[in-house]
Amino acid sequence: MAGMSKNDFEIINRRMASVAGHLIPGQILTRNNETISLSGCSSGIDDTYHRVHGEVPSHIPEWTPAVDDSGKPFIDIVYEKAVGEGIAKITINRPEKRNAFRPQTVKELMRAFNDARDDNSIGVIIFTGKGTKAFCSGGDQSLRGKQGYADFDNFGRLNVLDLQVQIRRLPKPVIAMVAGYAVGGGHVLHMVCDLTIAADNAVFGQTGPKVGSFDAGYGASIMARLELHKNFLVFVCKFLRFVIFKNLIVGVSDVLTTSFESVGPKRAREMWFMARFYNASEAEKMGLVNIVVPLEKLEEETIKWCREILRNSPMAVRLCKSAINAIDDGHAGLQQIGGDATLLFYGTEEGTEGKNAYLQRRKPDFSKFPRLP
Ligand SMILES: CC(C)(COP(=O)(O)OP(=O)(O)OC[C@H]1O[C@@H](n2cnc3c(N)ncnc32)[C@H](O)[C@@H]1OP(=O)(O)O)[C@@H](O)C(=O)NCCC(=O)NCCSC(=O)CCC(=O)c1ccccc1C(=O)O
Repeated sequence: MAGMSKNDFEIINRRMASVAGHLIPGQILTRNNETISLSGCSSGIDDTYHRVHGEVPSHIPEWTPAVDDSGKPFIDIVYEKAVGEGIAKITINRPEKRNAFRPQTVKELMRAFNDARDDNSIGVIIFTGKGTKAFCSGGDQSLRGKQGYADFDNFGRLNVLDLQVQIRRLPKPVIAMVAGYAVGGGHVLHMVCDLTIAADNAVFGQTGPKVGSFDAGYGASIMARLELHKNFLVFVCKFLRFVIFKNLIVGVSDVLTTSFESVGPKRAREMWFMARFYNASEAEKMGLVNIVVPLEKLEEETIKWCREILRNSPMAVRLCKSAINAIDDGHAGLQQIGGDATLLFYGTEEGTEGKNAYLQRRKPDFSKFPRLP
């Protein structure tokens, strides 16, 4: 561009790479079979934030078994917390059944998620399946009766729906860590999690129509709306770089090869009507998962994501979760984000003045609080 020196170009290039780096911080990613290594966004980035915070630690956490206050043992799941870190891990432990869930499994999962929600020291929850063959293969078909799934009780139930709602509304991030099959009701479970980190051996799909079942709730609606908006921002950065540098070859190919990851209604219909399976890279292209990593790196990468989230403001992260869900969740979404607003307000002097005035049987003095524009 006229009037700009080579140095100016380098500065702009560095700044744009840095902006892109903040969109996908500190990572060299495999996305859609291409390695995205935005200069300046690798973990060696030398900006103030990285100088202050340093690298995200990658050591293996020390896991300790966790219990809830019912005192009952867990049979179908393993519930653990990382010592000294805000991470809980909940694992379906029926590998011989490809981690299919029965009512007992769902009840235990709900107890563990409830405990992790109530534990102030926990900031992120990993949800996974035992072994490398399956995250979860859905409802245990051998226990399916006319009213749903029945194990020790005589009556059937469809209680996984309650678990889905619990994960969706849980005010902390839940990360699905998927190795092997995530199919049927197991596929729905990974979709309702906030993030999905997939191993390269992961397989995704709905099987319902093959076995006379379907999930017309979250299983249909959330799938149709899944997309990774983040890629759009990377696209904008690449496009700007093209506009500024007039690098036609790189610019045009960048623009053409940047995909907008989205399942959308058409793909959702395909997944449900055909009940096909998709490998990890296909799932990534569709925006079903956040990242695909080699199987042997799955837990390491997931822990890194947890630690990166845990560096950030818990309240900000909480509000981001409820804000992102709000529009799709209707009244329930508004209730969640509205509740967060009340929670924050209770911590203010203004909120406290109202309560104190009531308890002290006096008029509240709200005059000292600004009526902000
Ligand atoms: C997952 C597979 C593709 C894995 O294949 P493979 O590696 O070859 O292993 P297999 O030899 O098939 O399986 C090993 C072993 O596990 C048993 N098993 C696997 N999955 C299940 C299952 N879902 N239920 C019961 N048992 C299972 C299998 O029988 C073998 O046992 P052996 O004793 O060794 O023979 C493959 O296993 C597979 O396709 N599995 C079935 C996937 C499936 O169709 N799942 C059910 C979909 S429907 C569903 O999940 C209901 C969802 C639901 O719960 C729901 C929905 C909507 C409203 C409410 C509800 C609700 O609350 O219930």
